[in-house]
Amino acid sequence: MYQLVLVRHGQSTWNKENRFTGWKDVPLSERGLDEAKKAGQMLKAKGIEFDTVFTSVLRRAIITSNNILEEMDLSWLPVQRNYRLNERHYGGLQGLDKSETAAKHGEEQVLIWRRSFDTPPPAMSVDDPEHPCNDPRYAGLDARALPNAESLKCTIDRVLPYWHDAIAPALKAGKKPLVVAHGNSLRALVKYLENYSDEAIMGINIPTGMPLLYTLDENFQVVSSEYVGDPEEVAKLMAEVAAQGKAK
Ligand SMILES: O=C(O)[C@@H](CO)OP(=O)(O)O
Repeated sequence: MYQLVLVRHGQSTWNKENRFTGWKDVPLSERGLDEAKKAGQMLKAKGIEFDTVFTSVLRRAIITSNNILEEMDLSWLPVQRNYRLNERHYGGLQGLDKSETAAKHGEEQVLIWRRSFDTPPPAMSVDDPEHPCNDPRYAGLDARALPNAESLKCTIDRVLPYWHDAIAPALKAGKKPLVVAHGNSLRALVKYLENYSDEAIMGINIPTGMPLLYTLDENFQVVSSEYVGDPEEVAKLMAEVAAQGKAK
């Protein structure tokens, strides 16, 4: 049996402001920092152990993992950061207010952009200073691999090679990994692990700062999955994420 823990970063400043975030490298809000610390405390209280860590290259995931590890006296663990765990790239929507976008384009359109399986949001221009090709952290990558916008399907295509090349081999080698990533990069992994249909994954919202504990069998089939945390709080945070696309 394998133990796998997935954590979405704590609330970011743009989550708080209800803005589409994607690859924009925003910090945690005060609440988000608190959520990260609580996640570490909950994992420690439950006796969960880690010996390796995977995060994205975005600070909201990095700072969340640092705080979880700090609370667990595990700051010394090796951490691998990879852009493949980044949030889904939100293209031309990045920075826009989700409720204002719903008021302008309709809640149904925003739901399609946020949760459909294969409809990408409008693309970001390569001339945009915010485009990843202008960001030094992606300088080592083939520019053609850098997205202008991603659907969940595109995100799965980006995330899964990292699962197969790094996370699954770590599990097979007997490691207990902590994976700290993002709402949609984790939905990509959860869809794969749980074998959710393209329709079923539309209804899945991952709460901030709530560890999701999987037990997998030797073929990586899910034996059990549970959020470590108060179920009422988990449900409240999931509903909060779902409601972000409503017009006010
Ligand atoms: O804005 C984003 O990048 C994501 C996660 O915060 O939002 P959503 O839940 O709307 O896909």
